[in-house]
Amino acid sequence: MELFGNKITLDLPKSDICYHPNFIHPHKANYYFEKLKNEVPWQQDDISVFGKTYTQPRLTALYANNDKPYSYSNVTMHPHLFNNELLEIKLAIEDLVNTQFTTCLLNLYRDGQDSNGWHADDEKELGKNPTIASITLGQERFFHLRNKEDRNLKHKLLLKHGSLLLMQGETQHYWQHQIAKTSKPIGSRINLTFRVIR
Ligand SMILES: O=C(O)CCC(=O)C(=O)O
Ligand SMILES: [Fe+2]
Repeated sequence: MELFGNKITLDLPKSDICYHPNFIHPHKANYYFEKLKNEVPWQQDDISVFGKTYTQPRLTALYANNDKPYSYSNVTMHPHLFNNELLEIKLAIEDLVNTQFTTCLLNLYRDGQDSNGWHADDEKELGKNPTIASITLGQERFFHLRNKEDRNLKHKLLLKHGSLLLMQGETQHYWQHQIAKTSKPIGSRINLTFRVIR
């Protein structure tokens, strides 16, 4: 899939993060964006964090090749079976990384007021050093990283339409990430995070 690819490795301690800005051709990425935006049964769940309940500031959906549920922040999601588009993208990523993904968590950020707060993808179903493959379709947004021990150690990168971000190794032990809100008038973004759920 990566026709005009290049790869950027982030130089951050105790992490293994690389970015492929041109992973999916823009025309193909437009097609995936429209198809998924219109056909995925997007849901908006209530989550609880430190005993307080909030409505999630984005829409989500879970897809998988099995029926194992995935739980985080007191939400349990039950997967739909992978559709053709997600299977195609999954195979393209698997050409690049030596991982067979079981599951994809989809996020739809409708505008700049939708967001995803600081967290690490460290649920125990993901195993010890999870490989997380994250695709961006539509509106580009900044992806912020901060070190768990030294919060002044930060980095941000703009995730482009059709890009792939890979987080591997011990990244989730030492780093958190977020998609922050912005007051700019911006369009919608779909994020696909492929994972292995055991
Ligand atoms: O939207 C993104 O790029 C990040 C999504 C994310 O961190 C997650 O779903 O765990
Ligand atoms: Fe995450």
